[in-house]
Amino acid sequence: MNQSKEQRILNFVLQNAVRGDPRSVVDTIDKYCSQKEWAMNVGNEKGLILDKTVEEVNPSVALELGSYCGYSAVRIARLLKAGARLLTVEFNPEFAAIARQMIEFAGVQDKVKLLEGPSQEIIPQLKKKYEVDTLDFVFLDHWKDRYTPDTILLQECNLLRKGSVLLADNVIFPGAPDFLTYVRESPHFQCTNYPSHLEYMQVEDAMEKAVFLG
Ligand SMILES: C[C@H](C[C@H]1O[C@@H](n2cnc3c(N)ncnc32)[C@H](O)[C@@H]1O)NC(=O)c1cc(-c2ccc(F)cc2)cc(O)c1O
Ligand SMILES: [Mg+2]
Repeated sequence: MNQSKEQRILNFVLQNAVRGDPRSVVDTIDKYCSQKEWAMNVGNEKGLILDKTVEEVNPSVALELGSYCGYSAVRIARLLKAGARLLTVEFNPEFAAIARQMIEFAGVQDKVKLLEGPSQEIIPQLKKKYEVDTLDFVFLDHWKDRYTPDTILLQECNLLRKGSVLLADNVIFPGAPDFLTYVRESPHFQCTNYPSHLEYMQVEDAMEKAVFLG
């Protein structure tokens, strides 16, 4: 049974990156996906926007929706202060298994907890089962038509506090038009758009930051 693309990406990292070095894992995935096989990691151009936002927020508790191979989980975790943690949600079992190995190889497993399942089921469990009070930072990178319902669900579950920062990938391509309308028209969010490009391509894309105002 031939390997999946995601398994090939992981194998390339295991053979070419430096164990315990998150930066080398991120750079090695980018090398593979720009030279050999395209994959839907956030990539380095949008990754720099992600880095700046994480550094600005300096979250104690962060949530990622859509782990895929673990690229952005490793990218976020490497910037977290001591004691801070990232919860990352992935519902595809094969991708979750790849992401766990990627996180482990990068040496950030003490900061990252991968929760396997659909975001709409996991989000309501965060307070009781995962001991979350409120979220300081949320990276939305899962199905683009889940961004809006999950943003509403986060509010309904009282997981956002004044100043919580949402950062959404792909708001131009593949696009999340309903999410843009929702956060930009809501009096509860202050939005900023960051034009960029689709990972590893010259296609226009953007990230949207939405700060919860309470
Ligand atoms: C959705 C995926 C990312 C992952 O999200 C998990 N997922 C989903 N829904 C849920 C849930 N409800 N709960 C938990 N996990 C969940 C999934 O299994 C994938 O692993 N991301 C994308 O589809 C994506 C696609 C493109 C893209 C760009 C150009 C093209 F021509 C084609 C595709 C670019 C990107 O930058 C993406 O991010
Ligand atoms: Mg994305």
